[in-house]
Amino acid sequence: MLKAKLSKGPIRVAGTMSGTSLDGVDVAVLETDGRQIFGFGESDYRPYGVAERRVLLQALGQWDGPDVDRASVSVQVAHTQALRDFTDCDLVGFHGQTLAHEPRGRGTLQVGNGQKLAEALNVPVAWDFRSADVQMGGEGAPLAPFFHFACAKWIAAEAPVVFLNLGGVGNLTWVDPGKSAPEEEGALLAFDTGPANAPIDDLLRARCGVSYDKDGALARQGTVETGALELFLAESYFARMPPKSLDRNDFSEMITLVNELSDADAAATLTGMAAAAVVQGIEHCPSLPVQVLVTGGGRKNPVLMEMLSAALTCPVVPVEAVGLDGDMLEAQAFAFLAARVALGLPTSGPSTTGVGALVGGGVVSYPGSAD
Ligand SMILES: Nc1ncnc2c1ncn2[C@@H]1O[C@H](COP(=O)(O)OP(=O)(O)OP(=O)(O)O)[C@@H](O)[C@H]1O
Ligand SMILES: CC(=O)N[C@H]1[C@@H]2OC[C@@H](O2)[C@@H](O)[C@@H]1O[C@H](C)C(=O)O
Repeated sequence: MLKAKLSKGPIRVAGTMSGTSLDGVDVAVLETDGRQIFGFGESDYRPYGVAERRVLLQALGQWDGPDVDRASVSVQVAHTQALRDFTDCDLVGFHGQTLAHEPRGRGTLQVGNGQKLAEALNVPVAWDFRSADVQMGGEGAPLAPFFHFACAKWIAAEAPVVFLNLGGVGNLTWVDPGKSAPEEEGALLAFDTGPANAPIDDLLRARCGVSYDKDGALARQGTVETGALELFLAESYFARMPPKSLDRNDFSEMITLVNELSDADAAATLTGMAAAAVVQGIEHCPSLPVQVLVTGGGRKNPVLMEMLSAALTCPVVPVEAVGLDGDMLEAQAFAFLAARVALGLPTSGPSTTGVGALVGGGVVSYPGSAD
């Protein structure tokens, strides 16, 4: 029925994202037929409480066991609550929470059960977006690129643009809007650029007892320590050809590079590292974009944005400059991908995750179809 409805035109899909910052669940409605954006609907944010966040942090990096089970319950409860006012949608795209990501090792783990969510909401749920890609040899991330292609069409871009997501981890998508579909060769190049806000958040939490460097206020008072920055950039990850992806804590030891620095210099240096990782990433793109369109919480950090603008020769602007919503772009991406999963369309390919061929990841669970 869902497929039949989709074949006639756009449907209303509620996408969710619970990102590496572990701050909460974003929900956003997208009107789409899985190929194009027809419109953006309402959105909401359901923060994790202190205890829930502690449970998630405790489980981070684990693959199974009681901590993972507890995290899974928290994620399930939070999403059921977050989606309570969205049950009039035709479909839900449920990313879940990544606890561990090791594409060339043990795989990728997003907790939360789509079948249970479908039962609780009485709405079909597309979920488990990353496993198939990893099983076929891909990175399993990033997955927003096929949506970024649709965004580039929506904003009527005429030359290559980059969508840059500055979340806990940074990722970018270079898009050639001259191509007709994201599957087309040369349409996309995507990869994780490196750590973005996660190390800054970890530093502020450890040293100042706050969860992030609001408006870059602490970094603004400090100076980037170039020796530490150079050591960071010597990491082999930056020279590796994309596609490539990261786990939240893959660079967690970088905090030791700033151990001896004052709070302000440490914050400035970690912010400089986040910016430098992006600059390295842009060098891997097939051409210099006409604009870098920034989404995710990092776009609200003026120090990080100024560092990027100073280092890049093209304009660096928040996605709001082209009429998009930088707080909800990832949730909208999983709404878009959900529609593609329902239609059996690919959600990733060689230029976005390094997988050998186009892959349609994800499954759709329907209410009432549990074993
Ligand atoms: N005003 C601000 N000043 C500085 N930093 C900010 C501001 N607002 C948000 N941030 C940063 O953005 C982070 C949240 O970003 P976001 O919600 O995009 O992450 P996420 O979606 O969890 O991550 P990911 O995209 O890696 O999954 C916060 O943890 C904080 O570091
Ligand atoms: C494994 C995983 O959950 N990766 C996330 C994370 O957060 C940012 C970056 O690392 C990106 O690769 C991905 O999320 C976005 C939404 C993506 O898949 O496009």
